Amino acid sequence: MSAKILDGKAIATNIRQTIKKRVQERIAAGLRPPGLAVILLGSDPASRAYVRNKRRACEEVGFKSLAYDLPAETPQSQLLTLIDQLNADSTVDGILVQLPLGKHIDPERVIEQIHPDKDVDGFHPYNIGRLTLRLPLLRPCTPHGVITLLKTTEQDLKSLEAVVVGASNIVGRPMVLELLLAGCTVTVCHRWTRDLLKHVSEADILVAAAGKPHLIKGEWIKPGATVIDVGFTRQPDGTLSGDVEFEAARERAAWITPVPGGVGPMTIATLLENTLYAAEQLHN
Ligand SMILES: Nc1nc2c(c(=O)[nH]1)N[C@@H](CN(C=O)c1ccc(C(=O)N[C@@H](CCC(=O)O)C(=O)O)cc1)CN2
Repeated sequence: MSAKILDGKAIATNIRQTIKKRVQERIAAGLRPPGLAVILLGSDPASRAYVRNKRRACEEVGFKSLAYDLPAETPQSQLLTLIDQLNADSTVDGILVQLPLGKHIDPERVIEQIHPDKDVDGFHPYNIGRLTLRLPLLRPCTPHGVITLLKTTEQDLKSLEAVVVGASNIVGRPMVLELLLAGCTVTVCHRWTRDLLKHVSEADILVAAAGKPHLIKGEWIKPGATVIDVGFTRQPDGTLSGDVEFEAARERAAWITPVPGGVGPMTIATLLENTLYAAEQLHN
């Protein structure tokens, strides 16, 4: 068997086109465009590239894009003041602080300063709490983007065994909540998990989000599984590696995401969806 490819790039392009049309309709109706403020501290090349892509995506769909590029050593107090100003700005629907931040900044404190209605990353404890209680509003972009990808396979997700590898606040933990909401039986594996192979080999849906290149061996994959690779480690030769041995896994899986071109583009498409949702449902 050779798995079908879950083409995140193509699916994300369709989502972006739909959002662009919706923005045009808003403008024609005399409404303002959704506004997204993206804050970047420092000059880490990967963060700069992600932020550049987010701003480009915003402009392409017709959102108002507000860019704040601050020095790496910006004090936390100054960052919190900027967030307060953006919280009070009625043309701003979404506020995003690119992670990771420098060691002198407490990311949890920064995230909590963002008004939950403008937390388009979906990381605020209020939004995570709502997702936990089956009352989602703004949902973390990568995990929700994965659910959008899974829905395109037209499988009934209910009762499937889902295994999430990695328990980060950005991906693993909210991914567990999303899969639970979708009706899966969910197992989460992390650095203290004793028998990773055992859990992975039982997964109907595997979400690999450990950030460890090729941690998941192709022969571990259950035949017919859906394999979602959230890993993207830049190798010294400039190529990107996922957490899964792609070629070997592809021989066993029914569906698989490539790296790049799988989950990554869905993260940005979902950010746009969240910003439009905030403008239409939370700030009208
Ligand atoms: N505030 C946030 N910070 C971070 C998040 C986040 O969701 N919110 N997630 C990651 C990085 N990230 C978005 O910020 C992100 C990572 C990767 C991609 C992506 O499109 N990847 C491409 C490959 C791109 C490349 O060549 O490097 C792909 O997989 O096809 C988008 C967004 C950490 N920080």
